Amino acid sequence: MTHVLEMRGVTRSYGSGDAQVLALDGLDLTLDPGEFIAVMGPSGSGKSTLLGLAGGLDAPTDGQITLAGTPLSGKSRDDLARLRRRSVGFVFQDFNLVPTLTAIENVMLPLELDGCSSKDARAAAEVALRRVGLTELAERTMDQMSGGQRQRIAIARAICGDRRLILADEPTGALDSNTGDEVMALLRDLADEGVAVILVTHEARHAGWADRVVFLRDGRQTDQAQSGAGDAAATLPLGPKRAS
Ligand SMILES: Nc1ncnc2c1ncn2[C@@H]1O[C@H](COP(=O)(O)OP(=O)(O)OP(=O)(O)O)[C@@H](O)[C@H]1O
Repeated sequence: MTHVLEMRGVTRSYGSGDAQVLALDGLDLTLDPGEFIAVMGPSGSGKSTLLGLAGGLDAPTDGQITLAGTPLSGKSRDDLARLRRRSVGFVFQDFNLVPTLTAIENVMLPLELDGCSSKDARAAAEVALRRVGLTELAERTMDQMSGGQRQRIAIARAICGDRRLILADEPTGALDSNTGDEVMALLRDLADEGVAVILVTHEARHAGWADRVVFLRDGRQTDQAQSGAGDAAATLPLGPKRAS
């Protein structure tokens, strides 16, 4: 089986000499279809760096990254952008939706940017909206939606066009806890349907929805815990490793 994502010995440093920061230091990570992992660690431990590299937004200083079977090294900026639009969906704390567009227009946007016809993009967006349970809100603009609905729209955009990898950076940060749980349950459902998910979170409760939890500190993986949907908070060795 082709891994959705494979990272081998991935290092990302910033600056040089005494000012050098090792944001990631020799990380190995593989992710298969349908796998949901949570990444936890203190502020500055490399979580966002990991997501940026996994999605081809940033390039490693050393090591190899293979996304959907394609090695990222040596790819031009345009090729990377194309691969990213076809394979990866990002979900952010602040949703990153275009406020003046309707829900379905937001979901269609990445496909249209990729040269897809409006008709095909709309058909794919309708499928994605159905998967997140928001078909009936397709024609609403963002100011007519709750935070939870907006995040579901952002998730629909992330999977639209059959993209197989969701990279979610604190997607519940702007939501109340019930709405946050609903978003986690949706990510879990999508993983159970075969989408691979990497979730960066500070909350053990949310990491509990993942299959496994990767703990980072100073750019290195310090630990890994098996999890299980909804029950991991009880089993994770969080203690002192719990994020700040
Ligand atoms: N563009 C950059 N230039 C210089 N240093 C950077 C840059 N981006 C990140 N870093 C450094 O790399 C390290 C890892 O940063 P990163 O943002 O990945 O951590 P994080 O775990 O996501 O933190 P947080 O939980 O606060 O978002 C930090 O020391 C940070 O200061």
